[in-house]
Amino acid sequence: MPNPPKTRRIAVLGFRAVGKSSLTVQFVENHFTEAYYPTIENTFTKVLKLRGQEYAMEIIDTAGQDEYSILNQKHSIGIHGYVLVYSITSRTSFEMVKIIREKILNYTGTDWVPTVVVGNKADLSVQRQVSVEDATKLSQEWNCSMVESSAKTNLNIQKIFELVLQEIEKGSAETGGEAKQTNCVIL
Ligand SMILES: Nc1nc2c(ncn2[C@@H]2O[C@H](COP(=O)(O)OP(=O)(O)OP(=O)(O)O)[C@@H](O)[C@H]2O)c(=O)[nH]1
Repeated sequence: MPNPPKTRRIAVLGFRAVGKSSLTVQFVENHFTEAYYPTIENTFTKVLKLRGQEYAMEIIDTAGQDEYSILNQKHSIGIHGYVLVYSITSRTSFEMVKIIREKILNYTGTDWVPTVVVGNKADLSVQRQVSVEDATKLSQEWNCSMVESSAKTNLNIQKIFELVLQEIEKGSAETGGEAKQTNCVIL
């Protein structure tokens, strides 16, 4: 008998216009659009099979964050894993990933959450402002995964979501069983 699907809630966070919606839509619906429509919030679902296990993924595509945005509690309570997106063409968006992670850790009162750092717009390498080395260093510091992607060319898009599921499993292995839910809020 196959295992029943595991439900996993994933939040996609990052600065404005880094491609959060584009990579989510490419993953779920397999298309890309050049047009830019700022997101308020959208939830997508997709079932992904990884190493014989089915995962029912609920993906929350959030509004672009800046340093003044307040982390919505919907983006930390009941979330199993985080996709933190920057654009390789924007140093500002890379710095924003650090601020967002800090907010998540403050909010959840933990020192680690399952995370994938994503350098999107890898097709625009002539405009690169963030090196692979800098992003790799950051992900090693955070003990999390990192990948460069392009929603436009569909480079590593499925990989992002496989990695976040693996990070969640890593977290649940540490806690010995079910995925660690980041629902412990210190007031
Ligand atoms: N060249 C290139 N353009 C991209 C890529 N991903 C997204 N874009 C473009 O970047 C712009 C912003 O993309 P969105 O997916 O709306 O970005 P977002 O992060 O969801 O934006 P907010 O909703 O404002 O936070 C759009 O014009 C996209 O077509 C990519 O991988 N390569």
